[in-house]
Amino acid sequence: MISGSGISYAYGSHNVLGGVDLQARHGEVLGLVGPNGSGKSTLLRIIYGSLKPRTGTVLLDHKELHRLNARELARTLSVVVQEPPVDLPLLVSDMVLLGRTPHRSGLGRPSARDEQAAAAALSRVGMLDLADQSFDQLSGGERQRVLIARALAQEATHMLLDEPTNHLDIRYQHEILELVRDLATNSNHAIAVVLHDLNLAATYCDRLLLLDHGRIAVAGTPSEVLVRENLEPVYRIGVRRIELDDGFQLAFRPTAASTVGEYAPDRG
Ligand SMILES: Nc1ncnc2c1ncn2[C@@H]1O[C@H](COP(=O)(O)OP(=O)(O)OP(=O)(O)O)[C@@H](O)[C@H]1O
Repeated sequence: MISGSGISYAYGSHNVLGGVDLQARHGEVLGLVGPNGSGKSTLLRIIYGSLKPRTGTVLLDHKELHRLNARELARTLSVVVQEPPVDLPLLVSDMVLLGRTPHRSGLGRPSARDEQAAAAALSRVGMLDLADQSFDQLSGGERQRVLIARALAQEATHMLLDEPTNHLDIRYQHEILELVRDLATNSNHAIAVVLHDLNLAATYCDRLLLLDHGRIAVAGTPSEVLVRENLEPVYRIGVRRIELDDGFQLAFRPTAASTVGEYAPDRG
């Protein structure tokens, strides 16, 4: 389980998180949603230990994050975040093999097991054919899929993803989130994912935290959180929810702040 309680953070004097609690249980995908600057990425950085919270604690399966050494942490938690370009001329296969580092004993050749895990991960994201290509010559979406493959090769039981569908075409947005869903449902992973697309969040997450100015505005199931009354004050945009046989979809209409609330189904 990924668990955070009372997490606060400030960049200098700029408070960006104030007392946030979260839990992603095994078998569950927790979605973090909210407007630009609401603190989603900062919260993820705290959960994977890249930032130290001002207050609060993070637990992974009841162990305090800061008590895990680097290898234990890497075996427990994989992270997919937007990364600056790498300067090293790495092949795609080498990039994915980096995910095996916490399972390897030294700098020697990767084992057959490592190679197998890396190839299986590349295959799962549809990138096996490009294994011998240079990573820095890939498109944005291809890189994203390779970084997800690297996280899969890590074989950790907990996963954090920051906007994993960024750069992906519509097919891969769904394929990658299907894969994330499958890791939770069938491999019992505990997963937290930042998503901007609320319709994807509705489709693939079990529970959502809607962040607003560093605080949780609403928490609950997608059906509970993604309602007009919650979304319009936070995003300042007209929202219409369309019920479908197997769920719902949201439609949005930019609107003057004064008219937010008027985009109701009965009013068009
Ligand atoms: N390194 C930093 N130094 C100073 N302020 C920062 C830094 N990183 C983020 N911030 C500020 O902290 C606030 C929260 O940023 P954060 O990136 O966590 O938001 P977010 O919800 O992930 O946003 P987005 O949806 O735009 O990615 C913003 O006001 C941002 O300007």
